Amino acid sequence: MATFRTIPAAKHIALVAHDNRKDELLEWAIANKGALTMHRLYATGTTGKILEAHLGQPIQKLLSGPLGGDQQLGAMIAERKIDVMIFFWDPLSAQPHDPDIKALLRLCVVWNIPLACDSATADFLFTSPLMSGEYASRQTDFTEYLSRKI
Ligand SMILES: O=C(CO)COP(=O)(O)O
Repeated sequence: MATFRTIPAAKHIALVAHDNRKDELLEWAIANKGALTMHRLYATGTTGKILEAHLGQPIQKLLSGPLGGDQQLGAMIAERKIDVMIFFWDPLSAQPHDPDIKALLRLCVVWNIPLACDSATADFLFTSPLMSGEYASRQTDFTEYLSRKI
């Protein structure tokens, strides 16, 4: 049975991009600069530095992805500290920290976090009326799962 978690209008948004897609994320973020100012932003190290310089909005920067930034974001998702994930991962190049990337994407699904991996999906997310208002997110309830384990 699902439970619901009310996510307030100002959301905690994580922004991450691999090197080959940083320009794409930057372009998207600049186009959505006004909307982003309504939210609290988090990012992996290098992505955060680039975005902060162009958006003029404070961004809480975690470690760089290959040094543990993806895992830090994964932990924040599990602690219900991230509401939305914008992750422009690179589908055409191998990454040294591939297990961390998979783990982060997996946790987004486990915790039912809206996840945009391209600008088209990010546009849909940001033009959704749910984005600018209160949103009752269906939250995964692990009670039954845990009771089956013991
Ligand atoms: O590697 C990343 C995500 O997997 C992104 O890390 P940076 O933002 O530090 O480049």
